[in-house]
This record gives sequence, structure tokens and C-alpha cells, in this order.
Amino acid sequence: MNPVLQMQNISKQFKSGDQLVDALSSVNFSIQAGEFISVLGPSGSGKSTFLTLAGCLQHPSDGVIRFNGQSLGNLTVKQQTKFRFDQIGFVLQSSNLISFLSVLEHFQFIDKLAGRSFNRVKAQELLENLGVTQLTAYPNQLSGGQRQRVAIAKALYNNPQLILADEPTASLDTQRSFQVVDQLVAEAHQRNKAAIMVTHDERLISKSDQVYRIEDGKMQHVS
Ligand SMILES: Nc1ncnc2c1ncn2[C@@H]1O[C@H](COP(=O)(O)OP(=O)(O)OP(=O)(O)O)[C@@H](O)[C@H]1O
Repeated sequence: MNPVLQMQNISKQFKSGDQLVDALSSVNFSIQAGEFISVLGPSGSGKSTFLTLAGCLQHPSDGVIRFNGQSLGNLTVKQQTKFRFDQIGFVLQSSNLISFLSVLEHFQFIDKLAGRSFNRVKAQELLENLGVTQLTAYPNQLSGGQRQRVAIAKALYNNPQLILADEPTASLDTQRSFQVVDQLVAEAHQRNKAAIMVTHDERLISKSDQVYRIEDGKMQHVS
């Protein structure tokens, strides 16, 4: 079986003045459906660069990234946008909800962007599975943990194959952090998704199927 995502010999360099910074060097990584993988690393180690390459938000300077065996480097810009919308669920540090939309209206908005009619039943089911019951509340009426659970539901709404979570617990207390990680793990294991969580917090990795560590742009398999 093809991995959902495979990175082969990936490097990414950025220009900083007249110097080149190696944000990632010779990274090899792969994840199968149903796996939850944590990527640890200190600030500036290359974690966000890794995740944005995995999510086709930017391209490597060198190496090949494959999704279900197909190289992402061959996609046109339009295909990349469609690929991200259909196949990737991004969960970011802060929930990035829209202040003037209620919880349910966020899902209506996704359907509008996709040019289809609103699937209220699907949105409600997903939210209820994640323990969100305040469907008509606005973001400022929710706690940080509830907002992050809405963000996870949003990320899952298009039924993506790959979930990319960038420090998803950064704004949460310890108990809520563990709950959010448990929800991401459950999503991977129960719905056969591939999920990658990038974090600097070693306390959160115990339920991971595999752990990688990035330091100075170099990635190592830890367990
Ligand atoms: N667009 C960019 N232009 C120039 N340098 C960049 C760019 N993006 C990242 N870098 C550099 O690449 C290295 C890795 O950055 P990256 O943001 O991936 O690290 P990180 O581990 O996600 O850090 P943090 O946890 O602080 O967000 C850093 O040295 C950073 O300054």
C-alpha cells in the first residue's frame, strides 16, 4: 500500500539577505492511513517548514513529495488549491474562527466555497462527535478548548485523508491539550486518516504511533 504522504530527500532553503538558510536538509518521512505521528522540535528547528511542505503550501528546493504515490511537484497552481481543499485538514495554533459566523455557519461557509448545498446533518454529527453542542454560539462565546474542537471539526469536514496539526494545543491548558490530542489520535485510528502533529511539547506524544524529531532542519526517527 502506498503511504498517504511520502517525502524523499527533501531540502528547503530560504534566502536571508545574501545568505541561504537551510530550513530542512535531506528529510525522509512517510505516513500511512490510520497513523498518528508526532514531530517534535524546538523553535526555529524547521517544524512549520516541514508542515507547509507536507500541505503543499510551498515547495521543496530539492527532493520529491508524493501523495498516494503521485508527485505534488507536478500539480498546477489550480490543482494544488483543489488538492489542499479536498485532501488536507489543517489545524493551526489558534482556531482562526470567523468572529461574525456562528459555529454552524462556519460549515455552511465551507459548503458555499465548495459550491454545494449546506450539509447540516454532517456538520452537526461531526461537532457532536467532538463534544461541541453550542451550534449557534459565536466564537467569543466559546472557551479556547471548544473553539479548537470546532477548528478540528472544520478541518475534518471535507473528509481529508491527511490532517496536519501545527502546535494545535498552544493556546490550551494541560487538560484541554490532552483532550485535543486524544481527538486527533481517535480521528486517525477510527477513521483511518493520516495525522501529523507538530509540537515542542514532549508531554503530548505518548499516544503517537511514531515520533520524529527535527533539530536544525534535520529530521530523525525517534520511536
Ligand atoms: N519564509 C522564510 N524566509 C526566510 N527564512 C525562513 C522562512 N521560513 C522559515 N525560515 C527559517 O527557517 C528555519 C526554520 O523555520 P520554521 O518556521 O520552520 O521553524 P519552527 O520549528 O516551525 O519554529 P517555531 O516553532 O518558532 O514556529 C528558521 O531558521 C527560520 O528563520
